[in-house]
Amino acid sequence: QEAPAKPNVIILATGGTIAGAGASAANSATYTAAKVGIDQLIAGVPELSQLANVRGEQVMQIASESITNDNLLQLGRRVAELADSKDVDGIVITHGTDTLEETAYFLDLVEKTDKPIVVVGSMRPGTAMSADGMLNLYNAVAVAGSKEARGKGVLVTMNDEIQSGRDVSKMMNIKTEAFKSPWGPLGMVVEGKSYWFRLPAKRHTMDSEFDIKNIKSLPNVGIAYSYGNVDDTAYKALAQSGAKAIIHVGTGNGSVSSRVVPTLQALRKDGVQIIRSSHVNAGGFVLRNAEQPDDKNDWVVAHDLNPQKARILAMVALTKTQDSKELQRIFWEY
Ligand SMILES: NC(=O)C[C@H](N)C(=O)O
Repeated sequence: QEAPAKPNVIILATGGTIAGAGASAANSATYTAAKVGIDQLIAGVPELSQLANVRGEQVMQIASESITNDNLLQLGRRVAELADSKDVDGIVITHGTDTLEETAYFLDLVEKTDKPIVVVGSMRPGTAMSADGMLNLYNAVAVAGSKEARGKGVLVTMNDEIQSGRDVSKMMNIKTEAFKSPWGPLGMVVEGKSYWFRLPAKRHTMDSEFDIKNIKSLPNVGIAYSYGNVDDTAYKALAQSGAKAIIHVGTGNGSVSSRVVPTLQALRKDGVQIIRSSHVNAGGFVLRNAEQPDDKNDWVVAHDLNPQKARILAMVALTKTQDSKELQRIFWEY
């Protein structure tokens, strides 16, 4: 009897700590990210070949705090090309963890495919004791090569969990248990086998109205953070630098200080979209017309999206509409 054909999985490497190297095995937090090439990473996990026919491609080599909108578009276009190929069954993207949640959500919104796309990183460089990258990568390839992962949106495999790229966020920066979703993981990977427990409820990939093939550039969207004694300096500076939308990182329910309200009302009148999100760490939940009269001010709420994810959705949405009501519909649906 012939063994079943192995899936073809492409690993697109972008850098990050999973490709990092430190001076000694004791350096789990002090190291340089984005040092090791994809061929060396693959060679370091020979067990990958038991899961899939694996091929690597170095798309960029950066620490993810330095990723730009152009990098996102470049990666998104390459993912779309590969997803269209009949020789590709699944795609893994190795990525720094700092902005991994942004890239995963971006791809979830703009890739028109039901093939598995799995974004993965690590909290420790490969040179450290108890490095987590090898197992995270093994799990990512296992999920990307599995039929059950199809149609579930862009996924993230960190710390044995399968998370929705839409929901997941880096909540802790020193533990390997760094990535959490306010709504829980979708499943687990154990010894190369995935176990699923729930499905994403929001629109993504095949069901999304956005397509990377129609996006030529991304607009300037800025983020301004609120705190006690805040004033409007950051908001005005962002508008002056040409921001088409400002993500307001409010306290609690995306609240806005009385010292900032008049500026945000004036900026909206000048055409800048104002999107209220929350800086509550473990999951903000901003409701319309609660704390602030959004209908009257013509503002938008980000609902459960954290500020950095709200920036991604706003950029993608603004490539299609400038209408605040449409923008709000999009923020409810994605
Ligand atoms: N753990 C990591 O990957 C952090 C690194 N600064 C990065 O995002 O590239």
